[in-house]
Amino acid sequence: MTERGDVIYEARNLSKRYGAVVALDDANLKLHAGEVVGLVGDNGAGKSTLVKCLSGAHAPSSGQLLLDGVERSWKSPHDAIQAGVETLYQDSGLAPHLSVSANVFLGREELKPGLLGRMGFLAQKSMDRRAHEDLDRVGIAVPASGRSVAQLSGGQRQAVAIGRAVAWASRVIILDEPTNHLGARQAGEVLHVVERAKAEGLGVIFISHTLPHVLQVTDRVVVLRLGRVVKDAPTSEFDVDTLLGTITGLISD
Ligand SMILES: Nc1ncnc2c1ncn2[C@@H]1O[C@H](COP(=O)(O)OP(=O)(O)OP(=O)(O)O)[C@@H](O)[C@H]1O
Repeated sequence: MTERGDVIYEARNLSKRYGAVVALDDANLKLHAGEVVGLVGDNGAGKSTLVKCLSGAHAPSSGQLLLDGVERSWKSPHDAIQAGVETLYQDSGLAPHLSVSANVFLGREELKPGLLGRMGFLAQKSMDRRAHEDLDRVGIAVPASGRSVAQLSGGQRQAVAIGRAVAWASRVIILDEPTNHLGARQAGEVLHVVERAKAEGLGVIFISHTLPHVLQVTDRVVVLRLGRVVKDAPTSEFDVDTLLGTITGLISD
């Protein structure tokens, strides 16, 4: 059983090359239970590359990933998800024509035991109820889980996507630009969900270009520049200006 403050997920000397491009260069990152780590950097700094390695979408060229101290090598994102590492990408991956609850369970639909054993059918009522409970648990009030996602506002849609990811994550949740394109109130709701995830003891990696959001919700900030981790420090050591200076290199490491 992991205690709050234990290292849950760790990247050791992680590098990723795409042909001649070194997108990630010997990066180290530690994530503790109940901690939110901000991952920031300019365009092309290597954030997405690191996220893809952490989420199982790409295999690192070298280095190690350790979940609960055990070295892991993901064969696919599904592999990482099975181990409790959920990732929410910028395009949230919701199916707009499906209902909220169908989206919460997308790819992991509950099957009712059918007469023919394996030939189950979707347990709709129980899915609706559980979707509602899961979203409620992470602080998201969606009017009706039977409503289709296309009928929700952009902010509500993002809230459902993040709620789904938080509800399913058991160890780690990686949020790539979760407040992008959201208004102030909706962004506030998303940040609130991040706080709920943290309170539940998950480790959260929060990637964003919106520095005030990073400063508001994270405990620690990791700054990437040209594929390298140039700073890893408590959030309390930064304000918007010093963080921006560190990202751009105007403030030396
Ligand atoms: N599939 C790929 N093939 C070749 N080069 C790539 C590939 N993916 C990323 N890169 C390169 O790796 C470097 C890091 O890119 P990455 O997308 O990780 O940066 P980022 O910090 O996420 O940027 P942004 O904030 O713009 O999304 C860049 O130079 C990019 O051009």
